[in-house]
Amino acid sequence: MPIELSTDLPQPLVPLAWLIGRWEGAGVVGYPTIEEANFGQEVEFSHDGRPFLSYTSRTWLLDAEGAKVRPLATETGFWRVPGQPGAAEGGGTEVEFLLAHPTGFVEIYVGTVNGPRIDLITDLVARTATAKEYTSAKRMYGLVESDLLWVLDMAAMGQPLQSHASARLKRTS
Ligand code: HEM
Repeated sequence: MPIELSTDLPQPLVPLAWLIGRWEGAGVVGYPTIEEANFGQEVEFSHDGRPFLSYTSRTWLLDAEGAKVRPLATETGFWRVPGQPGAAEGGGTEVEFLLAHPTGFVEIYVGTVNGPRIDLITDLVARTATAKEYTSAKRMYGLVESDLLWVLDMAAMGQPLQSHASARLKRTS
């Protein structure tokens, strides 16, 4: 008998269902220590029937005409729902987001999904001996007019927590 693989959405993931799929769009990156730039981004959230989402993001520097110049930040990780959907304060759902970066960081975010909005803060950041000084971050993801908007504030290079990147993405599947 072949093993039947279920790809039904596990019940704990229902509050995150709106993320699932592929997204593509553009954003802006900046920080007091770097030059502002425009980037393109492709993001995928997927699941295989188990109660977590897999996540990947790739970005590219864009020139003034919007053409890809070279790869920028890429990150990959997993979204988990540790508790009962709707059990967090205000009827939200607790989420955990584990993330790895080729720039020498791994991080764990904790936060809440409330309808079309997710708020996250870093609970833990670790970095390799050669990575830049990055200590904490805050992220927000939101579904706005069917687009995925996200913003990232970070504390790094001796600077207080402040905006580093944001983007607006359209669903491609
Ligand atoms: C879409 C997301 C992101 C984009 C497009 C992006 C892009 C950039 C660019 C272009 C720079 C300046 C040049 C360079 O060092 O490569 C930079 C610097 C930096 N980024 Fe990001 N980044 C993103 C996300 C992140 C995340 C998630 C973190 C932390 C985990 C991070 C941490 C840093 C740090 C620490 C610097 C160094 C700043 C400095 O050297 O003064 N970035 N980023």
